[in-house]
Amino acid sequence: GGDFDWTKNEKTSFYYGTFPTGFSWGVGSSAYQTEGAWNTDGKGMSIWDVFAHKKGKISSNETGDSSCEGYYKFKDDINLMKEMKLSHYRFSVSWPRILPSGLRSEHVNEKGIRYYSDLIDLLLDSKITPVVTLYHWDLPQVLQEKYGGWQNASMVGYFNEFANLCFERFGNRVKLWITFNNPWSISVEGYETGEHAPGLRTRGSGAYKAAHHIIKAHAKVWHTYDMKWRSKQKGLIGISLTADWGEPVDVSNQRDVEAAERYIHFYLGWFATPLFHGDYPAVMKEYIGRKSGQQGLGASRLPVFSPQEKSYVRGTVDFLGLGHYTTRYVTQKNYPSGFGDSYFADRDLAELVDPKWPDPGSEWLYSVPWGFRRLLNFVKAQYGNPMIYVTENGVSEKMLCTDLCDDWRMQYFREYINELLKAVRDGVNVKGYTAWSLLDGFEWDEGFSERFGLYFVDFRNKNKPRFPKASVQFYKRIISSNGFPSQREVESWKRKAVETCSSSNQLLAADPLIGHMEMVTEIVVPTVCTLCILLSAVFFMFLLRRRL
Ligand SMILES: CCCCCCCCCCCCC/C=C/[C@@H](O)[C@@H](N)CO[C@@H]1O[C@H](CO)[C@@H](O)[C@H](O)[C@H]1O
Repeated sequence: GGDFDWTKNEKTSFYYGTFPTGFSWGVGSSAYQTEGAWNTDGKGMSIWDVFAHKKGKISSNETGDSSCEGYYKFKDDINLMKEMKLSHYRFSVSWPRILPSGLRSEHVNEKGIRYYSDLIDLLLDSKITPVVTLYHWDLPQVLQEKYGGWQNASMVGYFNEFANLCFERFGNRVKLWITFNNPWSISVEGYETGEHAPGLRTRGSGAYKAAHHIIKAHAKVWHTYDMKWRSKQKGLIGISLTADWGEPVDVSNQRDVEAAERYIHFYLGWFATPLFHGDYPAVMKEYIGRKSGQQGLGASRLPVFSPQEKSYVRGTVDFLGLGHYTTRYVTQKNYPSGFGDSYFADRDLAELVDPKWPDPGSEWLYSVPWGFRRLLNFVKAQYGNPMIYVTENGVSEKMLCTDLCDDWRMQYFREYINELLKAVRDGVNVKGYTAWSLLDGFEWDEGFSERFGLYFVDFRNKNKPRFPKASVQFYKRIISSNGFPSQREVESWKRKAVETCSSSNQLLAADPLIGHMEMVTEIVVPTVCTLCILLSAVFFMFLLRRRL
């Protein structure tokens, strides 16, 4: 690790080298985003089924009812993974698909169990390690209606029963388990802003309460596995935390430096600090406690762990799953107590972005590769260099035209994975990387308008055909080289990938399943693309005339 000093401001240099032997390369997906089959084979409703069916919640009122039809097409998808020579595949189990009412005591849906069992078997036959997320946001609706979902402490026990069933049925074959995906989003977007299911806006308290129960539920599942299954199954239990990096606007200004640290503690530390050290970050306790007092509350809005709970949650991470997409500049900003309760106001900071940062897709996602290395080193320093799997990293596109030549995604992967390589050289204990995502999918409140996939999915065609974007070829080369062997080689990758994508573009234009295609696809895709070209030409001429 002596080669690198991450505090040096070397934000642009590229490092040629490879990852340690045995480094794991994968792709990810989640049940609601890709499976479809929302009411098939005895599946119960999830909070996302219900939320997406309410008008006005999702862009263009889209739903995940059929999405990529992954439930029916998993064999095809595994073939795509085999072609990429992946070492692992991260997917999630839909809780209501196997427990329709959420409760094991009521009914176990054997058809749902069989689906995941077949998926796992085929992955193993294909030499791909399954990495299974137990909760990627699709809580059984019954549990939301009866108990208020993650607002209620009873969820800890119900989640444990569900996890225990998964260990019982799949644990002989699954060795890497992730309890929760991105609890920050579950808490903040589900219970603070209400942009995600269940769509609640219990500002300033609901998110903290949900997070508290999620942390306890994670710990309970870890203990269940440890006591009941570990000696037989020999697997590992982790959690996947997503976090941005926060960089001080002015590194010489102590208030900015502290604000940036607060940003990360309110994001990653909120969950990681209890699980590694047994309690919430001191800065969260201080800020939320002080503001609660100023608001005339008798107690902090941040729940408290009892001494027994502290020791119960501490040390319950066999590996840390880390999701990372982007970075923010952070500066100190006071929110007066009259501003009202809010997770965002509790932090006393403002987030800024550099307008020069590339921003190809989702509004919140700017490409800032150097932030990744800093975040990884932060984890190493704060939490005793735990074993890390990068469980999500990727970029979206928002385009009118269908373009499989995703130059910006290749650039994003090239630079982010290179920063990961530098972090590994810094001594950060990273065992694997998961590109997000295998397929374009249902992008939560954004519906299908943002595409994160390595494979393009034609959602207008009821057969949901998949088409490789150029980044498939590019990622394949990173995998087969286990990194970036030499400048000469890496420089040729993009060119070669682009050569293949223009033929895939033609394939897409003349969809091989054209017989089954809805007429609208045939008319709209070429028309929209032609229109794009025409409009760009008109705009270009307009600019030219103005200059002259
Ligand atoms: C007083 C000040 C008020 C400020 C209010 C600001 C409101 C901000 C709302 C927050 C929006 C944050 C959006 C970021 C989200 C990502 O961290 C999250 N999407 C990451 O989760 C994964 O994202 C993948 C791509 O979106 C997704 O496909 C995957 O399923 C997620 O696990």
